[in-house]
Amino acid sequence: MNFQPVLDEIDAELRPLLGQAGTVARYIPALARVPAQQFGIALRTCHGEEACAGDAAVPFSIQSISKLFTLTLAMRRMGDALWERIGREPSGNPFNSLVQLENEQGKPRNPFINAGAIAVADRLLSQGDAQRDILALMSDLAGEPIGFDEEVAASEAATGYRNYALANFMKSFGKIDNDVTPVLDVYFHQCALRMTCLQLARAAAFLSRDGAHPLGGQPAVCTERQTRRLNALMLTCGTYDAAGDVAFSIGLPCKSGVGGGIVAVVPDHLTLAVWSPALDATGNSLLGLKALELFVAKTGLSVF
Ligand SMILES: NC(=O)CC[C@H](N)C(=O)O
Repeated sequence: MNFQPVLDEIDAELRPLLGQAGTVARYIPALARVPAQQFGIALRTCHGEEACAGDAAVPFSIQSISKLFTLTLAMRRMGDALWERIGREPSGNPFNSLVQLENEQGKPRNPFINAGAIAVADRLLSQGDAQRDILALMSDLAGEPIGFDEEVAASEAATGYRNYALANFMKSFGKIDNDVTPVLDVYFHQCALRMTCLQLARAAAFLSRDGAHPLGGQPAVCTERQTRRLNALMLTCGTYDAAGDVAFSIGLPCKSGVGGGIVAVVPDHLTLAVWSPALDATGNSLLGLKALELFVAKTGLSVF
């Protein structure tokens, strides 16, 4: 199937809606000043064909989409031992909520809420230079150098009061092994990864290839079983507390970030990345979700 006309149509349908609804994340200046009137979409099929439209080559802050890749690293390194510290249930609460952690003795509900990703960062830090390992993974998957936006990382650290609270709270339950400061330094840097839609569609392509390297390189990124689990977690927990609605209206495993990006997977077919900075009330990209809905409607591709 030639996907280029499909992406061009989606771009043409959504462009007139740019700037009409939603709000750009405002909690740090580097995100608040991103012009809202941008939309990009890119895909890579499991056979390596690519298509893109709109602002697919504009780099943005991938924010919580990074949680998908740090989880991949941790699953690959630790196998099932990872799940002693982190659950696999949707939280039904905002991504930075503290309330469940106390009832559940500092064990985060899933790896895609902030508490879960901070716990994953702690695991990665116990095993080496986590920031270097993250950059190495992202650059290897995307096939070109990927970097951190140091301004975003510094602002995340300067304003990340809730994330400090989450990390300290977990530490008080003995669920974080390292000092809180270096763990959060990893977390703030992963949030500050800067990538384009095309780079993200490539980097996540192993999810549509049963774990095989996106660019055909060796070794595989993870096993087929781990890939199924990553996709399952994306479907149930990847879009914060909108995951049920997203499964209902789009029906694809997705992981979103407050920078306005969303990665979506059609297993055994392709990976999509969409970006538009204006967010809805749940913190997901408004036009990004709309684009995915249109893509599924136009192609009939869905996991259901
Ligand atoms: N959901 C997100 O993309 C949140 C990331 C943001 N940096 C935070 O930690 O709050």
